[in-house]
Amino acid sequence: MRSGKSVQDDAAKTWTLAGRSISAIQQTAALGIALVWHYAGKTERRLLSPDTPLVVGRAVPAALCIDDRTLSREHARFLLSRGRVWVDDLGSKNGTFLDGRRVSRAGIAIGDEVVLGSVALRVQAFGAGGESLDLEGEEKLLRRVEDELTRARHFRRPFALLHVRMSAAVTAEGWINAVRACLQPVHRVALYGTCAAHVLLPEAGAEEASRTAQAIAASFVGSDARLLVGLALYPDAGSTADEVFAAAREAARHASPERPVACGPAATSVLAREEPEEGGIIAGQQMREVLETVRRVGASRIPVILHGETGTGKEVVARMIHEGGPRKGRRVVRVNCGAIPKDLVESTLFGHERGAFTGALQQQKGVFEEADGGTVFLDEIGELPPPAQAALLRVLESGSFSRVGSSREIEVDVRVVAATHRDLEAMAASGAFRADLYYRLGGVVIDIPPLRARTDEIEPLARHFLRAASAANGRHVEGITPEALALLCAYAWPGNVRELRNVIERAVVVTPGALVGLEDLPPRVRAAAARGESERPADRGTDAELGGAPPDVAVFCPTPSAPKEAPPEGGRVRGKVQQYEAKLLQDMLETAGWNRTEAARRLGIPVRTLSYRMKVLGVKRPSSR
Ligand SMILES: Nc1ncnc2c1ncn2[C@@H]1O[C@H](COP(=O)(O)OP(=O)(O)OP(=O)(O)O)[C@@H](O)[C@H]1O
Repeated sequence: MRSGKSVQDDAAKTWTLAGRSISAIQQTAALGIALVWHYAGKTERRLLSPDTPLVVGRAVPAALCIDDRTLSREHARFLLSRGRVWVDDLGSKNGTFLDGRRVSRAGIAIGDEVVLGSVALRVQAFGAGGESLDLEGEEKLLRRVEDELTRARHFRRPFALLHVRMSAAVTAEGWINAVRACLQPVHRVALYGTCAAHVLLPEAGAEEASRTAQAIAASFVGSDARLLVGLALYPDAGSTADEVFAAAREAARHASPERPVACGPAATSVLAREEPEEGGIIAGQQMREVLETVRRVGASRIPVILHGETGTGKEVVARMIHEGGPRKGRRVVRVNCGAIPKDLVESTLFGHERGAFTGALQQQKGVFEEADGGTVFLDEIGELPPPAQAALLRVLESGSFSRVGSSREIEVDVRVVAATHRDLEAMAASGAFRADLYYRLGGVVIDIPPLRARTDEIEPLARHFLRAASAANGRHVEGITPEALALLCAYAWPGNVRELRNVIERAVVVTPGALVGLEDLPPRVRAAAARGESERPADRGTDAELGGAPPDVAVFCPTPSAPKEAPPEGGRVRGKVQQYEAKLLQDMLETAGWNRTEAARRLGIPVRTLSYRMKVLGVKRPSSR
């Protein structure tokens, strides 16, 4: 619990996010921010004073001298300012490195390490009593979550991720200390901006994670601000780090002072009922074609398979199909076929009677019964175990099923939409998935391209996420600088739209200004773009700051609306993007000796999509022209 002091005591020290012109880290938790380094067998530290530069070098006049030959006399300057630690290389001989990249100026997060010559200095946070708060850099926590996922998958063990945030855009000193006090050394914490944090609980199951989350929520209670906690549990929360982070953040959004702990999605969840859902953005040519198909299939009952990489928007499209048809207003029940323990798949889908198996303490309806009159969204269908595949086929053929432990036939009227990132067709051909089920489910197969193949959508999607995150966090972030936007467009987005959303939401929380700049993007995005892992799209001009007039964007709302006509500028930009895409396909095909299967593999898209785009864009093998 927060000790002694009242919120009034702290009134002079509270600060608002909207007007944060002062040192955010310093205000956050009476934190001491220090440089910590290990040299000649000793670990030392030096506190950074806000807005007071500290020059590190080998000898005076550097204020902090480390007698190492790889350091220049005055090697680098550190400054704690506007809620960040900044490092400037002072023209050193051996360089200043962040994440293995030589930098002349960079912002450093708490927990991050900077290397001067061959001396590593870590930025660390210390509590009022001088104790290390053991905070990690966000990237390091991300890597830990990835490691946890691998371990959890391999050994079938649980883990949890918490997203902790302040309920109001006001914070007071002490909350990070309060959170740390609820945790054990094995738990890892990264500050996410200055009014939110992520907490990784390795090996924690539902009960332990919920206990810890409740303790955190109760650890800091002010009159108008308190801690809210979103809890994401593996495997329900998803199978990639991006999904787990998004689930925890989404859960935190649903927490409130009255209900300060909220859980992320369960393996099954109701996506839509009467209330309208947040619309999806359809802005690019390729997604307009997807939207056309969605409109065509929406009115019918034909089963649909959505195929695309993780985070491309399959669930968003599933909802569009549901909302675009006569079942609109009824339930969409989603089930993540990959997140249900094998022995429970059938009871999850079809329900069970009391006593049907150990632990079946009461009768329970399954997903198909819950969705009667609406849509069942079978996510990760490729992970469905063979016995459940057989049972699902029976339902699709007969329209009826029976609960586990009962022989009574139940009839339901549901539409089935399935999604997968796997090549189901190939799985069916090799026998890894029932071919008869594949053909039953795939009345129509819709390919959702990865974000890197629809770069024309990056800007409008980023704009959309920026607006939503600004509103949700009580921030007034108005746009993105052209440099940061160029970087977003150059990045390859392995986690697709979900990753873009995570990156923008993070940037909105951490930026001290009104525009998201380069420094507000995670190091991995900056580093990948700097390494040139993806080419930039055509020149986007200088008026590309988000917050201006939207380009060619259609917002799919529950009430279908026709896409807006492209304004002339939108057309020009689209033309450039198509040129860029055509060149990308041509280059990749050249590299692959015009072997389409190989080129598609390298691009990360199905061969069918590659062939289609080649046709649309007029990409042909030179000799056949
Ligand atoms: N067109 C879009 N407009 C707005 N938001 C989108 C769009 N596409 C995806 N998103 C957002 O990106 C995130 C991932 O989308 P979604 O869950 O639909 O992807 P998915 O392909 O189903 O992922 P997975 O395969 O991992 O389940 C969600 O937060 C979603 O709201």
